Amino acid sequence: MSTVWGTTDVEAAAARGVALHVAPGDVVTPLARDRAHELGVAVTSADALDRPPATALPVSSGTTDRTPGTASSSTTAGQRRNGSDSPAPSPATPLPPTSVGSPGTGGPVRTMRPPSPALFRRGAPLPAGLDGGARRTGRAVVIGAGHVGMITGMRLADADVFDEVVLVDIDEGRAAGIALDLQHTAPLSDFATRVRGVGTVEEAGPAEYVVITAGRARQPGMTRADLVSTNAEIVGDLARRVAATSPQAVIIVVTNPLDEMTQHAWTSSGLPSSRVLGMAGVLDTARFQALVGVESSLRARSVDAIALGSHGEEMVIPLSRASHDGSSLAQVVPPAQLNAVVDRARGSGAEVVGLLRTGSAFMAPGTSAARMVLAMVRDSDEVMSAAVLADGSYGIRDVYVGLPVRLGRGGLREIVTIPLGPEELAALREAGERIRTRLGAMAAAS
Ligand SMILES: NC(=O)c1ccc[n+]([C@@H]2O[C@H](COP(=O)([O-])OP(=O)(O)OC[C@H]3O[C@@H](n4cnc5c(N)ncnc54)[C@H](O)[C@@H]3O)[C@@H](O)[C@H]2O)c1
Ligand SMILES: O=C(O)C[C@H](O)C(=O)O
Repeated sequence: MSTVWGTTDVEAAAARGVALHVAPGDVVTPLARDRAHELGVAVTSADALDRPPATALPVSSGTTDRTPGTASSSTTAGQRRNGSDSPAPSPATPLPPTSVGSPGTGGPVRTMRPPSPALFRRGAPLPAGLDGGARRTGRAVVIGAGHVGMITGMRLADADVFDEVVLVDIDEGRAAGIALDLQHTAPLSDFATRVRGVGTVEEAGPAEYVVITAGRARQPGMTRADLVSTNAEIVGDLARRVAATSPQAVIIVVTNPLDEMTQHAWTSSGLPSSRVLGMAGVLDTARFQALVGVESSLRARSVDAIALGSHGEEMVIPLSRASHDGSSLAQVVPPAQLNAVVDRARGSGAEVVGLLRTGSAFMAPGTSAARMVLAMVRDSDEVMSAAVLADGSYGIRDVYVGLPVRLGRGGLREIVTIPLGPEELAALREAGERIRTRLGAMAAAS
């Protein structure tokens, strides 16, 4: 006969400082699992697969391989790579305990704790002064505590959704200093996330989301492509180490040249393509929206648009899809002005580099990278642009390129097919081909 294990069993195990051993076929209630995670009680079973739920990311099933011409409105992301199943990922490693009382990370039982989500769901009264609504879980790691990494880390900490945000930089002092400085903003921004700064991926520990911003930024007179050899070495090494440390993680690449570095991180990591994504489209879309706002009386956020293709010359902003308040944007903003805004958005990275005179943009890029992570951790259903491995949708296959996607907790949920005009579609396909060519040159040079 199977046993049902509840929260009182978990709390008793916590009080005794032991794991909860369950037999095969036993039932551990969802509330008990939550409570086990909060109290750091390991739930062990004969097959050793029972673990606290919050560190086990669901990974979408399906395949990235699709036959052109069979497109429906969306396709499911998957774990298959180059036509064959990638090795089954090992179960997520629970986060090691952190310092006292960090909720959900296995600290000792204390009398004053943030309210348990399990108890909260059961309607238990909340201690006065404690934050009853937030549910923080897991760890996000940002590699590269430079300009972009710093802003990404700040946005992730501010969101107050992770137990811990860890900054990693080869310059360990920089990572530690920025982490401490950021932690000091906790009362100002009202977050309970712990922030840590370390020198290596391994010291950061297993994470659900890893943002790679490490690498060189361009200077005036350089193209993003000029960064390729230096950054490929850095990104390849980091991607391999991330996969070893966090086999369940979703990697979000920011380092330039973006499309090539994302594909490189995918091949180097060996992770399923659904868990290696590139950030550029969110930024390029935001730039277009912001610049339309500057050029017109429209509020930037009310402009509905999406930037696809490459993060560079082959950026495609389909004006046939751009709208405001249900009307085509071309009816609200004169087409010549709109075309000028598209060109300016495409060149915005270089425009900022020229103004800064040292380094490149970081406010909007860091915010955009965090936006992708937050869309995943919150399981938001919004459609956004990300560099993903094309699966035949839009007639593009087996190359990373900016496409409309839905993201979920486990990474890419689906590539969304939106109707494009013939020229827009051709430009998107051309972007895919140009990126493929550059990847070929990169492989030949290595
Ligand atoms: N995808 C995009 O839209 C986008 C936007 C902005 C910047 N970027 C790119 O992001 C990258 C970072 O830009 P930035 O402005 O933050 O540069 P930055 O120089 O301010 O920061 C880079 C950081 O990476 C660290 N680093 C280098 N090698 C490392 C390693 N092996 N391990 C850990 N840390 C390492 C450096 O010490 C530095 O602190 C650049 O390649 C830039 O071109 C991309
Ligand atoms: O332009 C750069 O070099 C950095 C980044 O890609 C950007 O678009 O700001």
